[in-house]
This record gives sequence, C-alpha cells and structure tokens, in this order.
Amino acid sequence: MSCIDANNVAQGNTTMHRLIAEEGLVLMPGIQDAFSAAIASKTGLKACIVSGYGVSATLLGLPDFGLLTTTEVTQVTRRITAAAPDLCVIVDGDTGGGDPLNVQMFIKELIEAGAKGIFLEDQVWPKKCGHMRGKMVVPAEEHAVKIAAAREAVGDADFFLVARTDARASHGLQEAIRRANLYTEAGADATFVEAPANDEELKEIVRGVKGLRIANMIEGGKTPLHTPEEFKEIGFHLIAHPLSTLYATTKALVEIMKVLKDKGTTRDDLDKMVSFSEFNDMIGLESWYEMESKFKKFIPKE
Ligand SMILES: C[C@@](O)(CC(=O)O)C(=O)O
Ligand SMILES: [Mg+2]
Repeated sequence: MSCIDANNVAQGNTTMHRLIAEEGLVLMPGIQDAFSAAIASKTGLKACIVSGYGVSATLLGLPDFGLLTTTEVTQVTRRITAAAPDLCVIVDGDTGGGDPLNVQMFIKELIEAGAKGIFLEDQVWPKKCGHMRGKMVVPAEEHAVKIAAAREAVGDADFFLVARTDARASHGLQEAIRRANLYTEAGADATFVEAPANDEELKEIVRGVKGLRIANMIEGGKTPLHTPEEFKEIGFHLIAHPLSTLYATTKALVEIMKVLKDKGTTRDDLDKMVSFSEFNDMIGLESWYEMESKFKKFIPKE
C-alpha cells in the first residue's frame, strides 16, 4: 500500500505537508518545554508535538485532566519556538479553549507564537488523556463547526490543522471513522482517530478514513506500538510519540532523587548523569560567552 496519497499532500503547502512529502512519514516526539525542544532540534528531529499531558505534568504537576489553559499552552509554545526555531512545532490544543470564537483566538495566538500546527479534539471539557477511562465526546457536528472556524482562522498561514476524535471509546470505531471524515470535509489537513485497540482497528482506520492519518503511540496505552516502517506499510503519515520523553525523564528523575535520598551524594552514580561540560554544550553556553565578549570591550575598565 502506498504510504502517501499524492493528492492529499498536494492539497496543502505548509511546512508539515512539505515534511510529509519529503520524508514519507513524519515522527513527532512529545516535548514539554524549551529545553526538550532544544534537545529535539539538536538531535536532528524535524517535528514535535507539544504534549498537553506533558505540559500539564511539567508546568502544573497535574494529570491530563482538563486543567491546563490555552494561555498556559501559548506561553509554553512561545518559549519552545524561541528555543528551537527550526523545529516544526505542532501544539496539542485539547478542545480549543471554548466555542469557535475561542478556537479562532487560540489559533491566531499560536501562529503568532511560532507554532506550525494544532491538534483539536472532540471531547467534552474537561477532557482527559485519550487513553484514560471516562471520556465523553461532543456531537460530531459541533466539533465540525470548530474545525471550520479553525480553518478560517488559519487563512494563508503556515499552519497544519489536525482534527482528533475520541469517539472510539464511547461510540465505537465506525463512528470515529465517520467523524474523522466529517472533520476533513470541515477543513482539517489530517485526522487522528484516538486509541484504536489493535492492528485490525488500525487497518480499518486506513480503509475508512480519507486523507492524511495520524497514529498515536502511548507506551502502556491502548494502541499497539509500531515502527515507522510498519506504519508506512499500514498506511499512516504521521506518528506522534507524545509521552516517550516525559516517561524517560521521569524514570531518570526518580532514579537520581532516590540516589540523593539514600546516599546523600552522587559520587558513585555519575554515570546516571550528563557531565557539567556536556550539559553546558547542550544548552549552548559558548555562544553566550562569545556574545558577552562582543560587548565587554566597550565597557570602560575602572
Ligand atoms: C497526545 C496527547 O493528547 C495524549 C493523548 O491523549 O493521547 C498528549 O497530551 O500528549
Ligand atoms: Mg493531549
């Protein structure tokens, strides 16, 4: 099966459309802040998803339970795009912050903050992570109007509009597929059927959903994990890995906190960390010394 329907890719001229056309399939690791964005960029990744789950955890110390505001997400996005200007930053916009007018304002703010796209989902607010229990969805037509409003707000901007449906959990896969196609007709560049339960459901999504398709890889979640090659074969175009970096850093944090609590020193555990110089390289310290010296010569000596 071909991984790209050439007509779909040709329909848009955003950075994300170009990446999909160039790479065949685009992998989007999750980022939560300016630092994780900078590391993604230094690692050579082209695109990332600002994970709502991750920002809720790192900014608020709270679960992905509808507790994050669009203002907070926009502020984090602004820092992320400043730290990694080359990265194609797609933002998890949850339900968009309210009615279609709120969605339009949110999108304009994200464009101004340097984002290159958004995910907008059809859950009832307060939403939950798509792999948690107890989700509910709004009527499909209500979300379709939000997607149409989002499309209008995007205008000619370089901004990739993803419509997500969480209907699989409450209404079954066929309704989720119907909704994905409805949202494409309303103006989405790509759709994301959240939390299919097995490979047969992934294939059913490919058979039923027109246009660019996103798969979401949550470790320990409902959907089986696959490689990009396997997803190309199945027929997806974008793969989100929103929580891998959060879960990896959480493990490292727990480990080193335990070392400090139990031993009171890191002397015998330096292998668990990057070194002082490695970290300073990573965060670009030398360029700041260079900038400092540029101005230092103008400061009169006492
Ligand atoms: C992608 C996600 O929305 C998680 C999910 O609900 O599947 C996120 O916030 O990272
Ligand atoms: Mg989310």
